[in-house]
Amino acid sequence: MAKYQIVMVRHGESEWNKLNKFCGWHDANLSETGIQEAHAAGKALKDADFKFDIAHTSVLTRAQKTLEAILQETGQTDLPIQKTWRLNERHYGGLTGLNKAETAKKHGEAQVQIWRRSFDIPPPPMEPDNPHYAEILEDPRYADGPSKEEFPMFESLKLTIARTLPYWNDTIVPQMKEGKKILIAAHGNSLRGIVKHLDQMSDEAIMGLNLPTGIPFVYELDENFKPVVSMKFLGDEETVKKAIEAVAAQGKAK
Ligand SMILES: O=C(O)[C@@H](COP(=O)(O)O)OP(=O)(O)O
Repeated sequence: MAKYQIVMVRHGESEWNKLNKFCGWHDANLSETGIQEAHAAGKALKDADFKFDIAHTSVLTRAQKTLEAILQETGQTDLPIQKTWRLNERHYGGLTGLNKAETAKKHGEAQVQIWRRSFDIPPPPMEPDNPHYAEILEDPRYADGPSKEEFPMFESLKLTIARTLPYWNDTIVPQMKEGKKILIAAHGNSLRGIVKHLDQMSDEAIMGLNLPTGIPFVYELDENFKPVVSMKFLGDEETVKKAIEAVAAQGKAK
């Protein structure tokens, strides 16, 4: 029997999703389409009568703006919001700012698939000559963490999970135990990490999972936090399928 319910959503399309660039910790804004997706996500949640007690998001604008639009639609703009770098997108290292299709042309689609979806093979590190190096490292939003030692220069999914899961276990799970209804607005890969954990997916199985932008999904969990209902999208099957396929295709050479 389900005891807990939690809703998660990947932010709406960002300007860099639109340009098909590896984004990671670069702070891209939402595109026009992304803003619309975020409002549509909010409407879908309102139509399904979802109300929340607290929301969690990353420190990146695209996730926060998505959350704002959703809460406008559900009429909960005063909801308490906790922001943490632990829900940030994975750090895409030296790939940050590169076009995914051009990178596939240069290094091959198989290599890009490894960089995008392998569990533990990280992208190359971000070097100081990367145009986004200082912008990310010196961003005042990271003044309270991660520490200098923790600050990533690249992340595989495995490394992303290593910093996201403590937040899930130490902050989100205790709130669920208190009976709080929770919404998480985050990113393709920080959420893939949580999904892998919840569904106990193998390192191979998670490689096949792509999350669409701006479509909320629901988990229902039993008293041991094992899924009774897994990743139920609030959207019609065909739309969700197409959106997932579009994300998977971003790494194809054009
Ligand atoms: O960093 C990025 O480019 C995308 C994910 O890219 P892929 O792993 O799907 O290539 O992150 P998001 O748009 O969810 O913040």
